[in-house]
Amino acid sequence: MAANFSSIPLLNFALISSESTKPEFISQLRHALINVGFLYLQNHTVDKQVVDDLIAYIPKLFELPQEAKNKIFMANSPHFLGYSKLGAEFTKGKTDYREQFDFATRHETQWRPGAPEYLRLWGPPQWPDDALLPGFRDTMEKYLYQVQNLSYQFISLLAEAFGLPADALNKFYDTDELMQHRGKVVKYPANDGKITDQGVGPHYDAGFLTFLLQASPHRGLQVQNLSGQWIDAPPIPGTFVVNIGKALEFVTRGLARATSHRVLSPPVGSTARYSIPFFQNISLNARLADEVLDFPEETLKLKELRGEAASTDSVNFTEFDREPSGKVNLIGRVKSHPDVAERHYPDLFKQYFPSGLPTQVSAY
Ligand SMILES: O=C(O)CCC(=O)C(=O)O
Ligand SMILES: [Fe+2]
Repeated sequence: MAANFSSIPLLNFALISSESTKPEFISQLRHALINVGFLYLQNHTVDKQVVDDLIAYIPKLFELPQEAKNKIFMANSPHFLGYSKLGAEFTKGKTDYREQFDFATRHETQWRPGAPEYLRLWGPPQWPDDALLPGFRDTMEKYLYQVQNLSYQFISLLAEAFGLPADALNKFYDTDELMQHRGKVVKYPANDGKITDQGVGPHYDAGFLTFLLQASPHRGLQVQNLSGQWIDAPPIPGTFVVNIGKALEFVTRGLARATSHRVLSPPVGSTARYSIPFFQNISLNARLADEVLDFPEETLKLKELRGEAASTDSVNFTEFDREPSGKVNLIGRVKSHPDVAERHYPDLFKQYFPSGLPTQVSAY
């Protein structure tokens, strides 16, 4: 295996601000995209104050009275946004032991009767009552828009790293008001010694890029390398963990690696682990199979040098070869949140769960 990895590369975003150091960043980025699929990003552009403010809100968000959480249950929302109680989600047939709130940037649903159902995937988030958590929504939105901007800047660097024009990937995004990006706040309680230690099971992310903020000092995130071993990705203060999703892997014909990852619950007796992943979406209508990117020969050679990854423990998002991105994402959400699907997407629910609401399902 020519290019296996045993740790996650750390990239210094400050290198891009000078023409003399930018090529070094691009070259490290190329290595991370092709050989690892994960990287740490330090000296990024998101305000430290906004990050610190957001982190300070997290315990208070989870300490909200249960009735305030129930008011914004994800099952209320055709957009799969809102609160999911502990154990509501499944990956690879096992319950994920985490509690979470899915939020997103502002968006008005584009779906109208007769239009493809997957356009309903995006729409207004559900926020907790501002009187109960003053300023939280404002801070979370500030955070989401700052990470969104960073993620767009990153996309053009990524194009450069592949030897493409900086705007080569812009065609996968609509104008801002037609896009929506999702960020969720996640709590992984400690293993109680009786239940699973699966915080979240092995999976790929769906889109182009994920920007993960590890919001407490706990270990637990692991990444599967080319030979199938699980490598720790411990929190590094001041960084994001950036990883490639299945859509970018597909559209780059496997040059950029979507890397399987999972989270183990904190050990018995520990406090809870917190994280905030930001999922950068691409246009719901983009049909990736129709898009051909013209990579230079020298970039393609790097993929050959890498070789193929061993088969991984993740199987999700295999439909990019035929379906528009929105449909692929909707199928993923239906499998992970059958209770939401049963209420808002009855036909798809019947297709994926012909015998009704499962107690255990195979998701992702
Ligand atoms: O919480 C984490 O560290 C990772 C979460 C994750 O991979 C996901 O939700 O897709
Ligand atoms: Fe993930």
